[in-house]
Amino acid sequence: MHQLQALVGAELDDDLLLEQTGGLLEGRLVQWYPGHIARAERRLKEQLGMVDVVLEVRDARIPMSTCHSQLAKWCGTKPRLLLLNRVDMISESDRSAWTRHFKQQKTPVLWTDGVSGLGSGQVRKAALDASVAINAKRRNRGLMPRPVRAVMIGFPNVGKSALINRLLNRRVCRSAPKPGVTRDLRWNRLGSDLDLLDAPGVIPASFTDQQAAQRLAVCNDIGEASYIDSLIAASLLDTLTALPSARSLRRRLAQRYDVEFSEDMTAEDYIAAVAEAKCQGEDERAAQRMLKDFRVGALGRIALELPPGF
Ligand SMILES: Nc1nc2c(ncn2[C@@H]2O[C@H](COP(=O)(O)OP(=O)(O)OP(=O)(O)O)[C@@H](O)[C@H]2O)c(=O)[nH]1
Repeated sequence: MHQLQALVGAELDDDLLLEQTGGLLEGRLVQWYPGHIARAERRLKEQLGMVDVVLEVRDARIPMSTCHSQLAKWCGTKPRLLLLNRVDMISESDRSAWTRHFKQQKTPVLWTDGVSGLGSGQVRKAALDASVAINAKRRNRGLMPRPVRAVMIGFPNVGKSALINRLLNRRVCRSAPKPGVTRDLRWNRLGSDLDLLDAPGVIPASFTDQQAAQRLAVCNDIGEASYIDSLIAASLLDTLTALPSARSLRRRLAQRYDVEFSEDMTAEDYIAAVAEAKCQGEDERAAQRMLKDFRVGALGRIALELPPGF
C-alpha cells in the first residue's frame, strides 16, 4: 500500500490552503492545520442548518470514498437525497450492482451526469416533492409557503456546480476539472419553488482512510499538491487489477500504451515500462498520462469501487 503524501511544503499561502480544503484533509494535515479544518466543518454545519433538503453528491466511480461519514448524523431527520454523479463514467453493470446495493439498503439514489444533464429533471422533482411536505407543515403553523431550500453537498470536484448549472439550465456556478473551485456559498433560485445552495467541496476532518484518500486523488477529487503522481498512478493500477474485470482492463492498458501488463509485473514495474516505451524513461510523466487517461475516460467506463461482496 502506498502512503499518500500529506502536504510537505511549508510555504502554504491562503490560496493553496483553500485549494486544499478541497484538498487532502488526511490525518497528518488535520493535525497541522486544525483551525482550518475546524472552520470548514463549522461552515458545513451552518449550511445544513439553513436548508430543508440536503442533496448529497458522490462520485459514481467511488461512492464509498466520497461518502461523508458525519453527514447522516448532522442531517438528523432532514430529508437527504443521494445523487451519484458521473454516471457516464461507469459501466452499465457497475451501475446495476450499485443500484441493487442501495435498493437493499433502502437508500433512494438518483443517477446524474452533470455534463449532459441526465437525471437533473428527477433531482428537481425529488427536491420539489420534499417542499410539499415542508410547506404543508408551514401552513399548519399559520406560515406562508416559501421556496424549498436545498444544498448540494459533497467532496471537491464531484460535480456539484455542474449539476446546479444543469438544473438551472444556465451557467451560474464555476465548474472546472480540478478540486476546490467553489469557494463561496451561493444561493440560486430555480423557478419559484426551489432555492439551491452551492457549497465548497468538503472532506471530513476525521478522514484518515489511506485507501479512500488515494482513490480521491486518482479521481482528481483532491488538490494535486497533496500527492506524488507515480504513487497515485500505482494505486490506480493496483485497484484496476483487483477488479472483477481485471483481465480485460490489462488488455485495454496494453492496447493503449503498447506495453503488456503481465500478471507478474507490479504496478511500479508497469509504470516504469510505459515510461521507458513512451516517456523517455520518466516515470512521473507516464504516471500523469495514465491518471489523465483514467480521468477523461480513455481507459473505459470504470467504477473503482463496487458494493461489498460483489
Ligand atoms: N464526465 C463527467 N464530468 C463531469 C460530470 N459532472 C461534472 N463533471 C466535470 O467535472 C469537473 C468538476 O465539476 P464541478 O461541478 O466543478 O465540481 P464541484 O463538485 O462543484 O467542485 P468543487 O468546486 O471543488 O467543490 C468539471 O470539469 C465538470 O465539467 C459528470 O457527470 N460526468
